[in-house]
Amino acid sequence: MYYLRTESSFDAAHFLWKYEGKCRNLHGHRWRVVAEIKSPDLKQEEQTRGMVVDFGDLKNDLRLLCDLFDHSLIYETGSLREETLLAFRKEMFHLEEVSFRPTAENFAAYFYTKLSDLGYEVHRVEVYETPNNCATYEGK
Ligand SMILES: Nc1nc2c(c(=O)[nH]1)N=C([C@H](O)[C@H](O)COP(=O)(O)OP(=O)(O)OP(=O)(O)O)CN2
Ligand SMILES: [Zn+2]
Repeated sequence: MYYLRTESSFDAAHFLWKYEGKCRNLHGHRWRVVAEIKSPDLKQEEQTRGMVVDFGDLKNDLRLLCDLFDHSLIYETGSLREETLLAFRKEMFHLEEVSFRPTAENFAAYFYTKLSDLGYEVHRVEVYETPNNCATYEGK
């Protein structure tokens, strides 16, 4: 089995809704997303011969997925009042609503699914919320 690994990152604000502790407050992270894909074979076509996929393609796809969240405020559906959202929108802030609690675990599963949807055979995705705290998702 061959494995390829690449990474990307984004800076964003979030908070954990209904969390008791400092993380209930709006705060920021530089989220680091490390993706690993796998394949038993290598490509035979001229351009990509000897590769699982071109690192350039994998890197660009992961970057585009991360760019969606870059310099945004990530919030879970239902976690902010309409008037708060309205005020943020009036300020033209970049808001990104997610249907899950924005934890490192959920983001690891999110990027795993997004890369799988693009056709990659994903082995695992790691998401670092801080240099020391990392969650991994490897699929079911
Ligand atoms: N299992 C998880 N636990 C926590 C998550 C998470 O995604 N998965 N997230 C948070 C918060 O987002 C928080 O920002 C992380 O805080 P903390 O662990 O305290 O990290 P810091 O390095 O910022 O804390 P220091 O006080 O500087 O050590 C909470 N838990
Ligand atoms: Zn946090």
